[in-house]
Amino acid sequence: MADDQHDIAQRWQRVLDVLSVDDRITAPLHGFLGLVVPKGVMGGTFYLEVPNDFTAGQLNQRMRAAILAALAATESEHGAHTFAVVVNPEIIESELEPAFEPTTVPPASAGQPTAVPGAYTEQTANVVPITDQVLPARQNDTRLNAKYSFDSFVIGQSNRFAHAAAVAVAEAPAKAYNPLFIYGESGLGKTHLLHAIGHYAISLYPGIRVRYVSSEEFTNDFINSIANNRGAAFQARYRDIDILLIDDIQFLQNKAETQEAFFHTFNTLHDHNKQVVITSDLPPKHLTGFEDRMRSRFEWGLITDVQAPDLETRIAILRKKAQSERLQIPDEVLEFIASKVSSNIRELEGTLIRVTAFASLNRTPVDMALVQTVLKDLITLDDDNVISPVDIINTTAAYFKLSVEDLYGSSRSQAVAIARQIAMYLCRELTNLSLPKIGQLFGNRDHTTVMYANKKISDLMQERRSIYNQVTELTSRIKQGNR
Ligand SMILES: Nc1ncnc2c1ncn2[C@@H]1O[C@H](COP(=O)(O)OP(=O)(O)OP(=O)(O)O)[C@@H](O)[C@H]1O
Repeated sequence: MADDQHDIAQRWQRVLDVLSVDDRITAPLHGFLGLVVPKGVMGGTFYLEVPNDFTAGQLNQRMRAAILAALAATESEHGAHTFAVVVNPEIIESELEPAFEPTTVPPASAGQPTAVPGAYTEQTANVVPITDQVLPARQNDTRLNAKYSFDSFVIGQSNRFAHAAAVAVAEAPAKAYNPLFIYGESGLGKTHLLHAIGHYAISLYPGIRVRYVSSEEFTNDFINSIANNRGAAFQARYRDIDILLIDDIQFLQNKAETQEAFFHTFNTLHDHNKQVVITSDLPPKHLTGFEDRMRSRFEWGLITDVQAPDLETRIAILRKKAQSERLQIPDEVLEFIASKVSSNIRELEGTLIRVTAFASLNRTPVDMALVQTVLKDLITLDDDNVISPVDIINTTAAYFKLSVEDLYGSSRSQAVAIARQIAMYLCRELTNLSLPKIGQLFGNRDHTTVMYANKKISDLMQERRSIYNQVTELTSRIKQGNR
């Protein structure tokens, strides 16, 4: 099966190579091709998975002739002569990363920073040759989000040390600090740093095995492995790696058996000189519900925190975000937003999305008058006024005249699905809950479903006035109810 997947990836790559020199495929169309995950060939049909209907439409309509021609050119008479597109909104982003090249592992010294000459020599020797068997699993298993890189991370007083430690760990895994423990309140960039370590390490040491996991996923994975008698596969997944990035460790509080599994994983990795990076909302010594031996291990390496960013850093974060989304926003507007939303970067980004959505719906430039109108509706709460997901779900259900069960349930009717996605979006923006936790709340859905809902609603807010209005109206009702 693994061989098949590798073979399929290579066959699809040959099709892409032909398409890359086809004049009919313009730059935006190449963008859509980048969203395709090739799944397999059956009965002469190449099955392709894409994340949404729009991309499916682009493939089926605008690119059909070119793709068929490319298939004819690359797949001989026994291969695929046609293709079928399947929409799967839950494609995870790491699946969409460029195909991993099995032959690109360079000599240990090539392309490495001089600060860490040959740091990965023996380890890379251990992981190569990269066999076909491990390749597809590896490619999907890093679970890294392309958005969260060091390039997109703004350094300020509040996170300078954590950033420097993260870079050092990526440059010299298991040599600088092991474990690296990063703590801080919600929405201050811990997850971003974890992913950035993964990306940077992979760019420095092609072939290095990185795995990002939230503690909730680790727990679920552990429980499933027991239920399905697949303990060996679980161990392999978490121990045959070079860097383990584990997010929100506080979630393991009071889960004795999962902690035990993590304890062994940690020891194995540490003993074999593999890097572990951990994030948490509290420093090790304040983490209750953990055994002392666990807490003391967290203190073996380096402990660093991330704090709430100061005004300058908040402005810089907004500026970077605006640049990466190619938005033209005057400095005074960025400064105004940064002065109004101070504690949480996720909420800061959410506010920018709303401002640009409002401008794009009204086809007006973003200026001070506009930003004041938009922010008027966004009452900011004191730190003591914490919004609970129950408030969000109840208010959303009432607003759409649905029952709470509808939002938790599995109905796929358009109206219920959108209401559910809006509720997920608001849970993400207005609470401290992680993606897996929100997924759990909504009838045990996967965290990728929440990620998808989040992206879909932020996109729809720019395109459909009704959605923008609903999200704005709901936010103010939820916040009013909390005052
Ligand atoms: N310094 C920064 N520069 C640019 N973007 C940032 C920075 N810090 C945080 N962000 C952005 O803010 C959002 C929230 O950050 P992130 O998810 O990493 O927070 P977190 O500390 O892991 O929160 P939680 O504990 O809730 O998981 C992300 O979109 C992230 O990209």
